[in-house]
Amino acid sequence: MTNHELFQRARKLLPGGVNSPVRAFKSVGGEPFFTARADGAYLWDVEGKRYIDYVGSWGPMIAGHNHPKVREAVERAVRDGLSFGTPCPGEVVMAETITRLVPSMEMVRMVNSGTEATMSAIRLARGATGRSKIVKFEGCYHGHGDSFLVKAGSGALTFGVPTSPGVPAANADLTLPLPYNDLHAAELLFAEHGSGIAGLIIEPVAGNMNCIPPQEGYLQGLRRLCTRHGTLLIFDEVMTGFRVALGGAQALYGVKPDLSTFGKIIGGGMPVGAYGGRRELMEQIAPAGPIYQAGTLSGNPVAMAAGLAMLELVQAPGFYETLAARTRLLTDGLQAVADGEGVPFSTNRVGGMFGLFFTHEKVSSYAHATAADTAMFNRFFQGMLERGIFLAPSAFEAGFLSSAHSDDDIAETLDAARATMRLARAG
Ligand SMILES: Cc1ncc(COP(=O)(O)O)c(C=O)c1O
Ligand SMILES: N[C@H](C=O)CCC(=O)O
Repeated sequence: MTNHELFQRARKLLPGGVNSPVRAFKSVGGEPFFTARADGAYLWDVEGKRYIDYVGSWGPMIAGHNHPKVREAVERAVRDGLSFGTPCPGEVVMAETITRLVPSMEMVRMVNSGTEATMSAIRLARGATGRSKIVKFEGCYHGHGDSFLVKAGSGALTFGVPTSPGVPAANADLTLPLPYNDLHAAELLFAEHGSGIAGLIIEPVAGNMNCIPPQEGYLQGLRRLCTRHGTLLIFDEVMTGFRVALGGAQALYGVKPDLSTFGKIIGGGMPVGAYGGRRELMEQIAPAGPIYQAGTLSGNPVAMAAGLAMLELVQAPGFYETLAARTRLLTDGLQAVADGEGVPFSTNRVGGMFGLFFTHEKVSSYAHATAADTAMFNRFFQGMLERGIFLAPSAFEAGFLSSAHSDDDIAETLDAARATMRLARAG
């Protein structure tokens, strides 16, 4: 069966042929490939073509695909059963691990996806404060909950529907969007609405309008603002958690949120999310308190085993230093290739995540990111794909490295970029 044949079959039964929009290659053109297997830094499609993968299942695969330690942990767990519907030991170890590695997480609730984590976190923020409004940032994505599909990033931005039909106006009106990296705008908004804002949710490093780090002092400024107005600061670390540093972006930038959300890496490739934070807030979650949130498969034993094995791997000495150095090798190398070809290009990187932009500007805002040349990105994407390099199929998604990416993989990627960059510019 070829990629094309599978996509034809998929399109008959799955909307757009996929189960998550960003996979569909709709904005970059062409058809997605279907992965038959993955190992280390590589994917192989059903036709046997190998790709160096910079998507990493959209973040979780920080130690590379199919890592033997994760696979063995899953195999061991599966022998004892797939789901119990009772508490299991892995949930306790997971809570102990997360709270040890991320000190702001005094208590944790496990869920099944990043979307569930963020939806639950804002319910808690609303329940705990008795307020209704939430603040989010233009181009940030927090999953597909109604409150978040307002000026959202990721596929919503890629496909031109940042505010989705189907979100009731009454709901969208409670979401106040702000420009990312603009503290003054936040101060003005809080001056007007501060007493009604339950929570401010932010990707501490934006990764869903491509990768945009916070400017110096920005997250600290938001922390001060939230404290002053009695608003809960929520760091959505679904992408950045255990990605940009062992303790997440909050450790990297030294800012303590009231609540945080996690996903991706903590599931080791299984469907997992988590939210947590200050004890007196988390104790308001059912059954300890009145704010209801539940999940049939939450804390699933196989998912906990995968996540715990992954969290063990990232605690190896030097893990994040090596990952960051490799990411730098890649982005500096790509910049040199682009400069050599006279292509307008800039990059961002934090730890093991990076962004590529076809613009001369250093990208620090949504406006910069959306002003970059997406047609040039699309041509670059296609040229790289042809040469066996898989970048995220959108100009508005961050890229990810894993500890399995070798210097040789990066050299091969730069060779492909040398052959592609000029074609991308030529159009
Ligand atoms: C920052 C962020 N928050 C939340 C989500 C939602 O997670 P999920 O796709 O697991 O629902 C994502 C990714 O999709 C994300 O990148
Ligand atoms: N940008 C999204 C999450 O990080 C991509 C994953 C998805 O929505 O399928």
